[in-house]
Amino acid sequence: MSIEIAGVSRRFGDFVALEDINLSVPTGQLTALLGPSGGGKSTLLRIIAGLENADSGTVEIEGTDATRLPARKRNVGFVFQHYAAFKHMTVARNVAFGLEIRKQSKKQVEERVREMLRLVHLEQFADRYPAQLSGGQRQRMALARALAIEPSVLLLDEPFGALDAKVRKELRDWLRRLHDDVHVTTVFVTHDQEEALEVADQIVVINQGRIEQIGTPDELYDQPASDFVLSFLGPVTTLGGRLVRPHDIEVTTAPVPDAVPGTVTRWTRIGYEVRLEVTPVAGGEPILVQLTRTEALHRGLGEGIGVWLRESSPVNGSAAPAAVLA
Ligand SMILES: Nc1ncnc2c1ncn2[C@@H]1O[C@H](COP(=O)(O)OP(=O)(O)OP(=O)(O)O)[C@@H](O)[C@H]1O
Repeated sequence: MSIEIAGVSRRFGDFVALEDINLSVPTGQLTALLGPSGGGKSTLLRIIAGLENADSGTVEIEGTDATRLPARKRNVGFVFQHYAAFKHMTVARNVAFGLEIRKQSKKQVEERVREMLRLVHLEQFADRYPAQLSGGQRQRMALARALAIEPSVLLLDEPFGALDAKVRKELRDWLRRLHDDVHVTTVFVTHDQEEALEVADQIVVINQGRIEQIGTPDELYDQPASDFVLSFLGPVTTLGGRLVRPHDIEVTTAPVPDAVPGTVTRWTRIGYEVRLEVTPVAGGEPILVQLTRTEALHRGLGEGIGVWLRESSPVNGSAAPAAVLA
């Protein structure tokens, strides 16, 4: 394990930001700290980096007790949401900064900078100034600078948080590919479940200063440990008193055993997807259902149509068995 966190707690006055956190971060993997705002993700990352102290507990990095080591002695690379570049220095000099203060030869520094800029696809921008880069390019420069010192761990705090959705998505794919190339143990903070599910090897769900669940994206999605994890990983709705995912609901237009009868009261199409609101015959909150447009048309669904809903069995996934299709 690259990072071992044991019994870490942190208070700010009376407020408990982290309580008894125990976590192992595997070497060479990409681990996401995922959770709602204020849950304690950044505080935990800052404690790993040495930018914040824990009130109790220990942090081990690469087998060394780092609990009392200052940040500069931990050999970690750090990238924040709003990266503070040196505005008066070129991109190349920004990347070189951490190497120069480590007293490497000029030639070594130049070679390493070139290698890093190649890695983040910014070779042609070496002589520009940060203000002449786009937001996404600036974050890539920040990553190059963090990686230049060959850190044992790379810590990223919402590194793409300030960028627009399209650039975020591009950088997310790019980060995954970069990680597959360099395999540096990486911990990144995000409140975006899609980002975590898409990029991470391991996800740690943090809420109100505690770990709710640790697992692979598949484990979390398929076996959420709590209603909180289930609802944090995507939309949910209540069917027959249980929380379920709207796309795990089977819709039929003829009665089936154990199904909840209702009427389609709203139909919204978003691209290939159709979202239905079904008001139960027995009353209560509308139930949300997601299905593909093809499925919805095939079943003749539309506003005002009577339907029966039940949770699709995990074996069948969201596909209803042919026998119950109307
Ligand atoms: N220096 C501080 N002094 C007082 N309270 C703090 C301090 N730093 C963090 N907190 C509080 O601790 C809690 C956890 O903050 P933290 O930044 O770790 O959350 P987060 O999960 O990273 O949230 P976000 O996604 O909004 O950044 C918050 O309620 C925050 O207000």
